[in-house]
Amino acid sequence: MSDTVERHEFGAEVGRLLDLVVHALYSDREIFLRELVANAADAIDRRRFESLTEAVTPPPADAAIRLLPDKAARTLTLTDAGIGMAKEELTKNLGTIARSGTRAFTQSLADAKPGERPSLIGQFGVGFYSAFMVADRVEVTSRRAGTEEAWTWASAGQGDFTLAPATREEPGTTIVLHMKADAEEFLEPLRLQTIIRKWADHITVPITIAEDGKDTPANEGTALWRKAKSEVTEEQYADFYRHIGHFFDKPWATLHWRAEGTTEFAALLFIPGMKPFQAVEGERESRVRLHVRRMFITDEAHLLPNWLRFVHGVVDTEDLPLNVSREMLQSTPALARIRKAVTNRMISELKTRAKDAESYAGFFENFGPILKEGVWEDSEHRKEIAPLLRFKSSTQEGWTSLPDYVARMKEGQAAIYILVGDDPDALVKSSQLEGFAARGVEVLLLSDQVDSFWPERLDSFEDKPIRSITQGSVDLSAIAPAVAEGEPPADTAKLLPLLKAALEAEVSEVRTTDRLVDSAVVLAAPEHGPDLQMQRLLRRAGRGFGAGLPVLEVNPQHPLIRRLAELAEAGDDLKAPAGTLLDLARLQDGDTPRDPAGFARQVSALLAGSLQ
Ligand SMILES: Nc1ncnc2c1ncn2[C@@H]1O[C@H](COP(=O)(O)OP(=O)(O)OP(=O)(O)O)[C@@H](O)[C@H]1O
Repeated sequence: MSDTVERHEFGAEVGRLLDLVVHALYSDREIFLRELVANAADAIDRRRFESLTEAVTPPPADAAIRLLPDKAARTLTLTDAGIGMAKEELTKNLGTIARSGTRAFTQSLADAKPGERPSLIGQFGVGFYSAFMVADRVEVTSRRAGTEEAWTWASAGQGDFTLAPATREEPGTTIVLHMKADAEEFLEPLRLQTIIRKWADHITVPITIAEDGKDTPANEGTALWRKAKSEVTEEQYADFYRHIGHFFDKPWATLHWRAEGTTEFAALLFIPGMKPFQAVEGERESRVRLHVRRMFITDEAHLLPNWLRFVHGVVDTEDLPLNVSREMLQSTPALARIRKAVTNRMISELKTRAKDAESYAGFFENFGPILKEGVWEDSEHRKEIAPLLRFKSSTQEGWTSLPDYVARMKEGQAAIYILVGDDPDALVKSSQLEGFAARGVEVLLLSDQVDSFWPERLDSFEDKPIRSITQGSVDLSAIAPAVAEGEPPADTAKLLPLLKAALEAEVSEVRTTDRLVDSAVVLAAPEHGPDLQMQRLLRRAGRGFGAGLPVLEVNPQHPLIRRLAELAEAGDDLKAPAGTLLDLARLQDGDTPRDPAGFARQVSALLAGSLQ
């Protein structure tokens, strides 16, 4: 080996990953071609885009991805005139794992059904390594556009790779796969053709296969979204969807239309039928691709608001120049019009689809929490999103909506009531609901992270205020309970000030409530400021101070409160029971007692007494 050759170890992660990819996906080996071709097409797109603003020459007008199978040498060579990679990029892109760790990949692979596995490769950005499913040695010679140097990266996919200086006439990348003995099928032009047709037909860069010294086109290369709807089959739509979003199911919704008039564009958008894997959910921004006259420009044009980021697809317009710059992407009125049109179209599609309750429920389970973010952050569309939300409810099976809730509201019911918490199962059983249940008043049960935020922004729906039932005092007196109230309530005139005095540092107020039936006590947040769940979130974030002390509400019908009221009348010291009451109220909401060990001792002693 000459002394200009550098040897590098793969990161430990890459080593293991290679092993995984090669073995777990053996039955889908042909996807290596999809991955390499997709990378080449991306590289050509990137070079075109960079040439607009950087000192980079654009790709040649006839830029193609060339496949050259050579049976005698048992090699398959892929060449592109794309952006290329500099030395450090070769090391970084092909020697480490950028987007996510092996652990996340392994886990998802283990969880995935066999049919889902191939798409994982793409989702985790490890597509390049799939080359080692078919090759026992891979050489990548690349020259970064805008530079003169070329380097060859080479590896047998086993622990290390080498980097050596090379020459390349033009910018771009050449990948030579030294095929494994059992992978010779991928040197057959016909086989390659079939794979391209299956996986890469919609790639708009021409793909050619060299045979007998002549390049034959392998992909149709027409932009699907530019065709008339009647010319596209459902299968073609689904293939394209799987390609752009790395999905493996069918889209839940396919929207394909042309806008004409002041704004001209073609759009092909999909709402996925599945949630992306956890590890790739982090993206906050819409990645809908912007094309100008078929040419891919960028997937960072924010064509849809963040709360519609689950939508994938392409918008292709005539209204922008091909050399659109990044600054223009921010400010051009044409793009603002497109955004508006596309967003409105998505909203009306969701409205229509919401009429099919069962199908919409599936969608909402996947993307409901993202939709809710729109109520929080998008004042322009807040009011339109609200009726598209679905909720669990204290009185209804399955999902319900705000309009349906309002239609069911009781005579005299002042507000839309919500209860927010972490655990949907615990919410159903919450003691906070008792008084509402007794009066047949419905409460919406919310358990997504965002549920602590958006209701405040929406404030009301159809003029009915939205109220968290853990905040302030809830007045249910205008609604008669379903069962008669029985005995008159205990006289708490002496009890309340005693409890307040005993809990001075821990509660802001002690008062009676009509929201309880079976429980003796409950906590509420003060009238103004965050509700109980919000306080919990703030505490977890280490920002619990200033939220205000909670209010302890007691049920004057409960035997325990009756007894305490009698003791208060008799002048007993209620310090200890007051503390226990507060702990009980905390426990009911899933919080821990202030002194869990002390509380447990106290309850044990009580139990021992009552079991004698
Ligand atoms: N032909 C190529 N030209 C230029 N850069 C390339 C080429 N092939 C790969 N790369 C670079 O190597 C990186 C890693 O490629 P890999 O296929 O493993 O993941 P990815 O392309 O990022 O993810 P995905 O497979 O989901 O598209 C790419 O992001 C790209 O920067």
